[in-house]
Amino acid sequence: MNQKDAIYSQPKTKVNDFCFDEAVAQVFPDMIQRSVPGYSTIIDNIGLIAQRYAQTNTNLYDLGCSLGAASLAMRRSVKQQNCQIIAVDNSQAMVEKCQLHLNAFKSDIPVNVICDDILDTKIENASVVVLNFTMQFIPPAHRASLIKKIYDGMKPGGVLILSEKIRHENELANELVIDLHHEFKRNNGYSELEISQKRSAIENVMLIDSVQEHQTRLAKTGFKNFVMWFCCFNFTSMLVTK
Ligand SMILES: Nc1ncnc2c1ncn2[C@@H]1O[C@H](C[S@+](CC[C@H]([NH3+])C(=O)[O-])CC(=O)[O-])[C@@H](O)[C@H]1O
Ligand SMILES: O=C(O)C(=O)Cc1ccccc1
Repeated sequence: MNQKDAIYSQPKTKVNDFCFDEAVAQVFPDMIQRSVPGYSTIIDNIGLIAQRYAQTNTNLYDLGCSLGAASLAMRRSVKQQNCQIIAVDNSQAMVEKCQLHLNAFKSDIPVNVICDDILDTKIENASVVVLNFTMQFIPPAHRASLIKKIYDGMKPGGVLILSEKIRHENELANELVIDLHHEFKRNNGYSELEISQKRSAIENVMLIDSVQEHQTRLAKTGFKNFVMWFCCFNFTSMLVTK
């Protein structure tokens, strides 16, 4: 059963850096649903986009898969023959639960769940690559080489779906979207204490870029046809093709 996220509900003398440990993995579906505006819409539409771009005899990657929501959506939607989904996460707790989730449903499309750092994962023969709120946890110095490695491992005509929390370059607009996001969390039952302790926990480990920074990095790598296909407050999902 889905457990309620109460990780930051009690005052902490010291708020440690956020990490994807067993406690987070246990409450993750509730945490992400109540924290990310449009999460379910994004997951459903990752299925729809994958259905359009998947090519027969290729790999579909879900990088930073957590409990495998994007893999499940792709597995439900993709109709092309002989595709394989490769789901990667470096949190042992997430990978174990992801495997259980996937085992609970039947499908013709195999999903290979791997516990690995996506910076070390080989990307090859890919028609669809998903980074659904994962790049924001990758140290900024490694982001360009990760995007290049993905590009090099993709088939022409393939798609990269990149969902990220973003920073607005206009300071007032940035303050507004952060404020609206906090209101969204309050409306979903998080207290002021939970909101502020979580904010402290993520500030050193989740370093976010602006849309312009993402777009420039993707274009420099060679990706084409940048589309921001979803945006709500400071949460967005973009796609590019090779
Ligand atoms: N270097 C890394 N290598 C592998 N995994 C990593 C790395 N860094 C972080 N992760 C993993 O990336 C995931 C980010 S959550 C993704 C949600 C999911 N995509 C979803 O569609 O539900 C987003 C969020 O919680 O905001 C976590 O499971 C980390 O362990
Ligand atoms: O909760 C937040 O404030 C976020 O920015 C989203 C989030 C969701 C799950 C893990 C880390 C951050």
